[in-house]
Amino acid sequence: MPEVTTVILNQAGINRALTRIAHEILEHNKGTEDLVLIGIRSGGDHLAGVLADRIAAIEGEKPPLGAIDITMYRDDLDSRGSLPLGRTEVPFDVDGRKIVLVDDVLYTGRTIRAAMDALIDLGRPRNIQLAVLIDRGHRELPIRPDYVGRNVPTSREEDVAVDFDAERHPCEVRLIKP
Ligand SMILES: O=P(O)(O)OC[C@H]1O[C@H](OP(=O)(O)OP(=O)(O)O)[C@H](O)[C@@H]1O
Ligand SMILES: O=c1cc[nH]c(=O)[nH]1
Repeated sequence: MPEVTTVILNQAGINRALTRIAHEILEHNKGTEDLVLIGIRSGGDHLAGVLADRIAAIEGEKPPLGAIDITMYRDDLDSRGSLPLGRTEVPFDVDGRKIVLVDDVLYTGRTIRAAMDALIDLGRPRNIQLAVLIDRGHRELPIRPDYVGRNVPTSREEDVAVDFDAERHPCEVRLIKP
């Protein structure tokens, strides 16, 4: 049977969700003081950039932006063999900062666990919050997002793909049924 792909969020829907999340982040943190955004490669880093621009448009101040690669912190390195390494770029001190960790899809939560370990190795943030465009459920760790674009109930057999355009803006979210 060929797989079936359904568009579950188009560009307009993604934009509305990201604008709402930007407002929620500002409301929860009472502005941008000590706020930083860190995206998880790959996908979360592009989303963090869009969110930072959205926050700047609303508040007049752009929070510092970083990106982390979680490869060396994965719990399945032994079984995965060699994996391509991405770059971690956090060009500021994380001590005492309010970090919004950003990713495109939240599934088992294992990527977020790895990202938190990577962050803690950089310093002692005041807190770590989590923003995701899609929460597809099936958590295997006690991790929950603070900001969610869309909750998408899925089966484990399905896949969720977030597509980005040439400017690295998210343009479509697809549910793929096998
Ligand atoms: O909650 P989890 O079960 O860890 O799954 C979520 C992660 O899976 C996807 O990344 P993927 O591993 O496909 O890497 P990519 O972002 O580089 O494509 C997605 O972008 C999240 O980062
Ligand atoms: O550490 C990790 C990260 C993502 N997926 C896993 O299975 N483990």
